[in-house]
Amino acid sequence: MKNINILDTQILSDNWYTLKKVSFEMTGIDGVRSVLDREAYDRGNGATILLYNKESKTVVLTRQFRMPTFINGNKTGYLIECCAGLLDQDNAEDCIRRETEEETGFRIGQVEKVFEAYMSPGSVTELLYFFVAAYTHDMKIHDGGGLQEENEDIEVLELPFEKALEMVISGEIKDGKTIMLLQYARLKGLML
Ligand SMILES: Nc1nc2c(ncn2[C@@H]2O[C@H](COP(=O)(O)OP(=O)(O)O[C@H]3O[C@H](CO)[C@@H](O)[C@H](O)[C@@H]3O)[C@@H](O)[C@H]2O)c(=O)[nH]1
Ligand SMILES: [Mg+2]
Repeated sequence: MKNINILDTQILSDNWYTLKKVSFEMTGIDGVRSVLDREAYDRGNGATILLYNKESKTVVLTRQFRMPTFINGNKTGYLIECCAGLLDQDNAEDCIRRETEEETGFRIGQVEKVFEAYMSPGSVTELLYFFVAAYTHDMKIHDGGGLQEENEDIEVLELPFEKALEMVISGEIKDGKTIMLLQYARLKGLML
């Protein structure tokens, strides 16, 4: 008998993304077999990137309105984040190049995948692919800001790396993926 046996998947909401209720049978750590229901919000997978410049010791981040944070304690609703986007049909590397160009205006060269992570595994299916890439000002081809047709309204920020790390401690940066990439950059000495 398989440990996990999916019995039924119900779509509770299929509006912008999909909320599913999955009924399944599983054997717990104690050896007892039971039937459980769990909800899972499926918005596909995503990719994110830290753009960094060793010479100027700066990083490129974005600032945008995030409604879910506004209804959960974030007074302005704006969040400072690494550039990121959903995968659509393309692979993670193509996705992050496209998103970087749309959101920040930088047409980057080589990107390096550094790790992947489930960001909210109790409720969201998404697997996020993490990248870093060097940037220089001659890679800037437009202002960035995101796609008009998707109502993206993104401000591009270039900050000293040390300042960004301080902003994690002060609470001005509160986005998980961004904190992970800034700490990765520090751990690996990307700016040295
Ligand atoms: N109309 C409408 N638009 C929506 C809705 N939910 C999201 N959108 C819009 O859909 C677009 C998706 O933009 P992307 O750049 O592809 O994705 P993202 O929201 O930046 O996602 C990235 O960050 C997330 C949060 O950290 C990550 O979860 C995700 O993996 C990815 O990295 C955004 O403009 C967003 O406002 C909705 O319910 N209705
Ligand atoms: Mg985005």
